[in-house]
This record gives sequence, structure tokens and C-alpha cells, in this order.
Amino acid sequence: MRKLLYDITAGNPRKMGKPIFWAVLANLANMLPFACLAWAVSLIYAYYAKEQATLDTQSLWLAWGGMAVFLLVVFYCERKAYRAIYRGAYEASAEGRTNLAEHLRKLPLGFLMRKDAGELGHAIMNDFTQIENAGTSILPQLVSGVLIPFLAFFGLLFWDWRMAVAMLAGFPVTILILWGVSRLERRLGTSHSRAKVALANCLQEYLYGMKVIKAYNLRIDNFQRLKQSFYRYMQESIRLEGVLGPFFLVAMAFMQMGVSLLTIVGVYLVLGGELTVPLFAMFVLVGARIFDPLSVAIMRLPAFKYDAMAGERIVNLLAQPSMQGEQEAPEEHDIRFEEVSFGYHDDSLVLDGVSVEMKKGTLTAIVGPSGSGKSTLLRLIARFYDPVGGRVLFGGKDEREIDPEKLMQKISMVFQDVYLFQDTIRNNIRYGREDATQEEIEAAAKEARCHDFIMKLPNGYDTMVGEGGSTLSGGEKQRISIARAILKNAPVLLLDEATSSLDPENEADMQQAIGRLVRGRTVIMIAHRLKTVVTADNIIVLEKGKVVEQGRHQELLEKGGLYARLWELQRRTSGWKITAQPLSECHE
Ligand SMILES: Nc1ncnc2c1ncn2[C@@H]1O[C@H](COP(=O)(O)OP(=O)(O)OP(=O)(O)O)[C@@H](O)[C@H]1O
Repeated sequence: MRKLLYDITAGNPRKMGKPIFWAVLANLANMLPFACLAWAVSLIYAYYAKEQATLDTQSLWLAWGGMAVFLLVVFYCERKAYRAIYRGAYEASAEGRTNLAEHLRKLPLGFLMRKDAGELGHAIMNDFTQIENAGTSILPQLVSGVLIPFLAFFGLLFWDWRMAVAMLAGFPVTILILWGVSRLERRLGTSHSRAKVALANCLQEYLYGMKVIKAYNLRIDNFQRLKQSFYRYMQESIRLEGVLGPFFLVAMAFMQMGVSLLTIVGVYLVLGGELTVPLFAMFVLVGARIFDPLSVAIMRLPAFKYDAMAGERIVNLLAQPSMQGEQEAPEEHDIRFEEVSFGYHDDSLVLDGVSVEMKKGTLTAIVGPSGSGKSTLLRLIARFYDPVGGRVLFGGKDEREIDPEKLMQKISMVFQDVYLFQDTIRNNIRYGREDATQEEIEAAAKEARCHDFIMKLPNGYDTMVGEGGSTLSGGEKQRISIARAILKNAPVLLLDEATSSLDPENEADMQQAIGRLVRGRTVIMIAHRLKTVVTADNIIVLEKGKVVEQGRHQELLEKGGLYARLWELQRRTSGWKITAQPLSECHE
């Protein structure tokens, strides 16, 4: 039960304490006017049964007055409950969503990569919506729906235990049925949730791939997976409702048998002179009243359990351990790989026993064939992943001991695939350093050679960038990401060279922007085109996850190994002149 409450509130049960309190109070208050009504009936009956010579109008007025007052109390409690429930549930889920989004940021990238984006998005949006639904309409109803009949039962035991027992006679069978189907319910609920998440993933893929879909005139029939997901979701929904529905109807029928039993027992007791008619009337009134919330509670129980599964998914995500390390990042910022091995999957290594050093204030280039592990090496420096063997040392300290956030303060990254947020250009640059002034933002933009084109946009720095930066060209997006890195001003710079797909004008701008960034920093750069690295202090050549050679450009050419072969190949295909050295103008 504790776990259920913990899950249904996504690990925040305290938030629901107040709403539940008011909901129970409102439901209890709802019973009070009926008590007054029962009193009024008993007074009238006493007069007609000639137990009293005169009608006790004073008490009758008191009963009616009491009814009016209690109706006001009901109104007050209902209002309080309504506000507390909605505020409580929406506040809890807003807080929960923020916490989960923040927690995801701290999880190892490896864990996030194993999850589909649709699954995580589903957790943050849909699962929390289910929690809201449970918190606003199901949980308070459920608690008061169960609590009130039992309070009433114990109250009525004092008046007449036989009537009280008759009232709840069918209840044990109801409980047995509900308990019996709970495993089936969980199984069906789990496969329904899975179908929903799979559908969300397929749909996301379909929408992201819209460009290709349009370009190749693909129809929904080409996306069997999406079509199947729609059908599977439909089938699971029907199964969930269709299989469980009859069980719940039977459970409810057993419970409501109590009213009939109560009437039968009551009639016999009244005829036998063991029960007065007013007391009988009171039992029937209260009996009819208390089954309403209980019936609603039972009918909503499956939805409640289904919502609890959503809560459980959130709780499980929150329980995922975030990346280790609490120490400050060292002031020194040279980087050393000691026998580092790493694989994305258990069965194969992408980096195998790599030992290299990237000295402070130098430019290190990483080159090698496609798939040799260049980007992976960069990701390990930024601690997107931890190695499975060996150590990555930052300023002499094992990166696993350093707080990942502190480490990232020391590192700027310029990725090949730039992602711009759906925000203004100003804010997209400001992500580099949140407290940067407009002057600093502009200075960074000028250095990154993007100020001029920004000023030509309709709203300058306030121009909104589309989702993923789709309103800007590839080169413009790249330069904005460089401005971001310049603004961050971190001592270590990781660069994934991406100039190969740009036109010559954009490429020259990009090279200059990158050149400025390199100054005075420890720079590690993946180079796809070798002409950009001839001035590098050290060139690391990777092949199949191993360092096959390293040294300066001339040394490597003289060795006549893989680097020399790659150089020759690129020189022949591109027709370079050896003098082309874009970075040398700026690199010190
Ligand atoms: N997130 C990932 N999950 C699983 N495998 C991955 C992942 N990223 C890369 N790999 C695999 O790891 C290997 C090395 O990839 P990596 O991107 O590091 O190579 P690279 O040298 O940078 O390649 P390229 O020059 O083509 O960008 C490849 O076989 C690739 O398929």
C-alpha cells in the first residue's frame, strides 16, 4: 500500500496529504445532512405512531436548521478540497517533471542512449499526466470512497450490529474478486503501456523523417511498424477494458447486494419488534448513501492501478544512479588516457587500450578512417561515458572522481551536428554562459564571424530559431555554436571538424572562427580533412579503436604509415597544395 501511494504520487506522497484530508472531510460532511434528515423522520414517525402526543416542532426546526448549516459546511469543505486537490496534483507534477528533466541530465549518456527519446518524452509528459489524473480525480475519491463506508460501518455497529453486518455482507467477496484480478490487471496494464510507448516512438520517428517521406513519396503503407503500432495499441486498449470490465461489474454487484440484504434483514427485525422504524429508515438512508462513493471507487480502481504503473516508471527513472564524482575539477587541464578501453555494448570494444596524452596549451588532432573511434574518444574526454577499462585523467585526476558538472565547466564542445534550441539567437549563444551581457554575446558572435549575418536577420539577435535550428543554413548554425563555445571560454576545447560540407566562403569563415577559439587552450580536434591539421602539435592516428601512430605531420609523413597513406589519398582526390594551412594563421 505504501509503495502504491509512493508510486501514484511519483515519489512525492506528502504533496497529496492535504488534498486527501479535505476530500475525506468533504465526504464525511456530506453524511451530516442525512443524519439530520433521519432525526427529522424519527420525530415525525414518533408523532404518527402516537409515541408522542404532539409533534416536537422545536426539534424539527432544529433538525432542518442543522441540515441547512451542514449543507454550508459541505460547500466549504468541497471548495477547500477542490482547490487543494487541483493545486496539490498540478504542483506535484510540475515539480516532478522539473526534477525528472534535471535528473535525466545527470544520468550517464549510455543509459539515455539505450532509451528511445519517445519513451523518455512519454515519461515526462504522459506519465505525469496520468499522475495528475490520479491525484485530481481518483486518489481522493478512492480514499474517501473506502474510508467513509468503514467509518459508517463502525458507527452503525453501535446502533444495530446485525444491520451493519448485513450492509457490508457482500464486501468480502468484492475484495476477493478485486484481489484475484489484480495480477491480470497488472499484466494487461503493462502491455497496454508498452504499446503506447512503442506507438509514441514510431510516431516520433515518422514525424522526424518527414523530409525523406515527402522526398520519396512514402505512404503510411510503407511504415508497417507505425501501422502495426496503431493496431496493437487499439487491441491492447480493447483487451484492457473488455477483459477486466466484467470482473469489476460482478465485484460491484456483490457489494451492492448489501442494500438489498439490509432491507430484508431490516424488515424482519422491524416485524419482530427488534428494530424501530426510524432506525430502519436511517440505515436505509445511510446504506444507500455510502455505496455511491464505494461504487465509484471500485469502478475507478483499474484506472488508479494503471496510473500507479505510470508513477512506478517515473520512480524507477528517478532511482537511476546519476554519474559518480564529487570533487572539484583541477586547475591544470592536460588530458591523459591510460590504457583506456570502451564499448557501447558489452560484446565489442570501440576503443581498445588507448594511451595518449594531450598537453595543456597544445593542439591535438585525431585522425583515422570512419568508425575508428574518433568521436568516441572525444565523448570520453567530456565524460559522456566512463571507460570500461583504464582511466581518463584530467589535470592528473581520474575523471570519475570529478563532479561531471564541474568538469563540463572546463570544457567547450563544438559538435559536427549542431543543435540549436527553439529560442532566440541571443539565448542560443547565451547557453554558453548564462550571465553573459549583450556586449559579451556580440563580441563572441563577432569572433565567430556570425554577427554580420545575425544583424541582417529581421529581428537581429531576437530572431527565433526553429526547432533544431532549421531556419538557418548549416554554416550559420555552426558559427553560432562556435560563438557559444567562445562565450563559455573554457580552457579545454573539443572540436568535431565539420567544414567539409560547407561552401568555400562559409568554410573560410568557419576556419577563421575555429582558429580564434584554438588560441591558448588545450584543443583536441577530430580532423576529417588532413590539410587542417598540418600545424597540430600532435596527431593521433586511430584505426579500429587502437592508436596506430602519433607525432607531428612531417614525422608521420616520413614514417610512411596509415597517416601518410590517408594524406596521399586525400591530396590526390582533392588536388591540394601543401601550403594550404588555414589553422596556422591563428594557432599559436
Ligand atoms: N551511440 C552509439 N551506440 C553504439 N555504437 C556506437 C555509438 N556511437 C558510435 N558507435 C560505434 O562505435 C564505432 C566508432 O564510432 P565513432 O563515431 O567513434 O567513429 P568515428 O571515427 O568518429 O567515425 P566517423 O569519422 O565516421 O564520424 C562505430 O562502429 C560506431 O558504429
